[in-house]
Amino acid sequence: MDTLDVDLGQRSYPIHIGTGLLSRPELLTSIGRRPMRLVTDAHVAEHYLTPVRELLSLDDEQILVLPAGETTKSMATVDQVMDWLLASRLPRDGMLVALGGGVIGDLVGFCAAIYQRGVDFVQIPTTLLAQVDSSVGGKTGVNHARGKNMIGAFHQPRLVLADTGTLATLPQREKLAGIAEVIKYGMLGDAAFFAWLERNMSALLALDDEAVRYAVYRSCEMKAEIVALDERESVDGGAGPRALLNLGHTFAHAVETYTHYTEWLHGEAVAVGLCMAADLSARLGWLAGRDADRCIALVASTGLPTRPPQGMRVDDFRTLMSLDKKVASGKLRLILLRSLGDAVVSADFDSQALDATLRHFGA
Ligand SMILES: NC(=O)c1ccc[n+]([C@@H]2O[C@H](COP(=O)([O-])OP(=O)(O)OC[C@H]3O[C@@H](n4cnc5c(N)ncnc54)[C@H](O)[C@@H]3O)[C@@H](O)[C@H]2O)c1
Ligand SMILES: O=C(O)C(=O)C[C@@H](O)[C@H](O)[C@H](O)COP(=O)(O)O
Ligand SMILES: [Zn+2]
Repeated sequence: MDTLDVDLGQRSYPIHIGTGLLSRPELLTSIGRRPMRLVTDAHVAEHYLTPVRELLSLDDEQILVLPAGETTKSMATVDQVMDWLLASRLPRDGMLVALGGGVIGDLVGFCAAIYQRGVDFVQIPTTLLAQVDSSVGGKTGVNHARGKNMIGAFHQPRLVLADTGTLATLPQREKLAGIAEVIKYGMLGDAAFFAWLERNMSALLALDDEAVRYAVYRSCEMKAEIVALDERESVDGGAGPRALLNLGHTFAHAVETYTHYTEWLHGEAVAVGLCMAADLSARLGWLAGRDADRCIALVASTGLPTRPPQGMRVDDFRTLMSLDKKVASGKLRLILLRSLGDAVVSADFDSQALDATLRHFGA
């Protein structure tokens, strides 16, 4: 097992990564014995509720199983969870546990942030995407019909337990969705990791133990470092280190909102967003054309999409991108690449180049 720390002073917490962690109760001793409630989804419950119920010594009344899928990440579900927590009288010194992918992690984290003005929570991520990204860093929240992740709060977990053995049951499409965020880390901050991904993608796709462990570890290491520098994406007025984790996401969120959070997985939309960000960076003359090609080729080599949904028009992108949370003083800010492994937040790009990218990818 590997352990990384997210260094946030009093709010610091460990990320445990390895196989067989769901049967190691000693990893949870730091959170103490206290009233607990666990929230998961129906797919995850089928595979992992039994071991986790045993791990945490939970009764049925302490467990809520929600429908799986992105539409569960909504204010309607928050209301349902609040009602359940109040009815079951979880006290303020209690603890919520999120068992599942990013949908459950973001939703439960947000519920923990607002229930009685904040209770502790633990992340037990079971998708690749959640293990490399969403379970770490404390961005929690839900979607709104008008925009992705538009309602939320920063609320750090007390502990992350990433059992990479759970990935064995992950459907192929979900595995690929997680790989998109892994590619993001290489593109934004580590050219050597990007090259490692080029060499080891088939091992990663085959869920080779060593490859998965390294990909999860390196992704969490990069995210933990960035979060420690800029916990609330507030450094430099939102143009600091944490914004870099949004590489490709302005395009991705437009795709997800356009498709009403039903057809496209977050990771699939991120894959397209990464390709669009690479294309734009090359059009601006910042990223070498051959490196933009490498980014798009790596995404394509996995089977992830490299183009937006059919019928999504340039104007759909423009309208939805203008709602992005990184817009400041009415100006769109994008994460772009100066070179492979070197991302920058910029509002200072030629808008004609963005138009050309949108025309190249849009309908
Ligand atoms: N907070 C953050 O920093 C952050 C970062 C990245 C993404 N996100 C959010 O994460 C969400 C996407 O998360 P996701 O990709 O994990 O999707 P998800 O939570 O919907 O999980 C994907 C699917 O896999 C199933 N599943 C989960 N674990 C499984 C397992 N081990 N075996 C079999 N099936 C399993 C789930 O039931 C679901 O059907 C999006 O809402 C995105 O916005 C948040
Ligand atoms: O942790 C972050 O910071 C990220 O931006 C990680 C992203 O992968 C993730 O999709 C996040 O939820 C996006 O946040 P948002 O602030 O753009 O809604
Ligand atoms: Zn993301």
